[in-house]
Amino acid sequence: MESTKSPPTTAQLFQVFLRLRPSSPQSSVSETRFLTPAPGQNFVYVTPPQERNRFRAIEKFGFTRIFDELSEQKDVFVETVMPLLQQAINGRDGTLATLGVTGSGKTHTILGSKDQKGMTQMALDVLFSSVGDRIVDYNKVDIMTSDHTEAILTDAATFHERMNSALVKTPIKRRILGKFLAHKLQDGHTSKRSSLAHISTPKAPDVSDLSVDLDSKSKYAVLISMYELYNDRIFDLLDDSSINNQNRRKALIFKKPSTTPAWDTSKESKKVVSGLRKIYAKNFQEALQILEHGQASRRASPTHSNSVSSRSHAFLQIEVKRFSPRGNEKNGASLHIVDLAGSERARTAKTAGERLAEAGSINRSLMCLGQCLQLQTQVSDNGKPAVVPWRQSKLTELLFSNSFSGAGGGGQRASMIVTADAMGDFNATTQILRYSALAREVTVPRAASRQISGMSDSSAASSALEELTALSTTLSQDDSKDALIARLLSQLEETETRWRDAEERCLNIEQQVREEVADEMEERLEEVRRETLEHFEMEEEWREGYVDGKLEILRKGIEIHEDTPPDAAERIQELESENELLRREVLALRREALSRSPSKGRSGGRGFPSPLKGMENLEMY
Ligand SMILES: Nc1ncnc2c1ncn2[C@@H]1O[C@H](COP(=O)(O)OP(=O)(O)OP(=O)(O)O)[C@@H](O)[C@H]1O
Repeated sequence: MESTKSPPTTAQLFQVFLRLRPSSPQSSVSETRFLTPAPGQNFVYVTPPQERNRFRAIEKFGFTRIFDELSEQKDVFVETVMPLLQQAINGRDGTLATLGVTGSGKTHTILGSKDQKGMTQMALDVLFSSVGDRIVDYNKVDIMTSDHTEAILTDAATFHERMNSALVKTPIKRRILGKFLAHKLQDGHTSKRSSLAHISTPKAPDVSDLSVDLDSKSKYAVLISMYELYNDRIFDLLDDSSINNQNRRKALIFKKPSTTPAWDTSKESKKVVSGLRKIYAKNFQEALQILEHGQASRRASPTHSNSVSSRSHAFLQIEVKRFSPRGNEKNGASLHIVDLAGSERARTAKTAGERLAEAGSINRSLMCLGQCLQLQTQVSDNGKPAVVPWRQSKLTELLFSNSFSGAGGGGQRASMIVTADAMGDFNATTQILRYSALAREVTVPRAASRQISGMSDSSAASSALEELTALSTTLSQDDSKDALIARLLSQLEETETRWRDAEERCLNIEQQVREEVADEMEERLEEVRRETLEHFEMEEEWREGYVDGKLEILRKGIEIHEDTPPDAAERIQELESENELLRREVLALRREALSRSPSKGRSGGRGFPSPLKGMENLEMY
């Protein structure tokens, strides 16, 4: 009855949660609901819209957990973020990311709304209320001794002052406002960038009952940094120097740092975004101000699908550092919160020009992410975990490199929240579920089978009726009433059996067709994946060859450059002996020419001037 994909056997990097957003007339694209969570289970059924029923099977997707439309922000936070926050306190990196179709609620989940805090605000709230007065004094500890040699470290007050003085100079330009601020503006909050600091954060949900466990003898420092991946380039969102002109922003590089903190004994150092601004915050309010400044710098534009659509992948890094009572740094780890831009169809989003190019870059990076997610649950032919091609795109490199390289003390653990609208774009949503789900089954539910086999029911019934009419005509002539009833009953029974057999056959055929279609689709998907992988591998090889070639050229250039210049005296001597040789040759030629010439000893005459004229005196030189 079912064609089942193998259950996950590899150690999964991402736990995958599904969050359904409440549908609204604005967000709804489909006429009927196509996503239905199985009550009390971690499965969701995807029923294709009615007109497509004949071609598609009903699919069942499994996740770590499903949050239905009634789930609150706090429910999602407790399940997904709290373990990662505790993990960061204990010295291990973690990542929380959201994935979904545009408008499905990623930013709402991560950053909340005017009434509700998002995962980010709740994480900061719980972190600072847990740390309380055990926060280190910025001026009394040497945070620079750690891996921040490549980062620009500032305290929140200085950062805030700089940002505000940069903002005061230029009146607000709405077109470069970030999504979060734009939401606030829509809600009538503020119209001046300079008043960013006064944006209030919703009190709900109350997370005062939540806390993380800290080491009783330690003190802590919290550093916040924010960057975005826009058109495959990394930009600092807390850079005050380019706040009034986004085109002047300098792209940053993701690389291994030149120094690592003394406490980091792992062989492989973590990759970091080099030259990033890291702001020290001492309390929740300061952290929120930093967050708002960063959000205001983020790329967001209205599209047809979402009035304030994120056009970049945004990364917020909350770095927790532990210090001994004497102020020596003990360890540190980060919680990365990532708001991924949504995949979208150009036709639906009605984008063009720059927006279309952005969408292309977004979709490409999300496709690579999809492949990585799909492969994290698969096992290759030799029984080993499948190779995850995370080097394919900058986004997957940022998300996965520190996990698969084993850097930072055995890699990081992460949670992915897949957001979906049960009445949104059927094709786009199903595609995301296919590659993000931890398990998938293709099923033919009973109800749907019956609905489809309705055709055979009615044709069987009508043929039975025809047969009965013919029988009754014959029987009425020569049989008694009882015999007639008995025969009719047996006839009915027989028809019923035939009808059941037909239904069974129909079901089998239908099941067979569905399985064949599903298998074919799987094969095709696998083929496309393989082709893409091959393509990327070839491209990688070509790039490596190209870089090697370039390096070779550079190396040669350096060699030539490094040749010691010949000694000047040596060179003069060389030239002099060359000169002497030439002079002798010329003299020999001259003598030879003179001896052969009929007008020996004359210089010219009336005809052409002798070619040897003037050579007689060469000996002088
Ligand atoms: N769970 C939810 N409860 C209430 N409203 C929601 C929920 N999810 C999303 N919304 C609303 O839907 C709209 C679009 O959501 P949001 O901006 O979060 O989408 P997105 O997935 O981030 O889109 P994009 O990828 O284009 O940035 C917002 O107005 C948001 O408030």
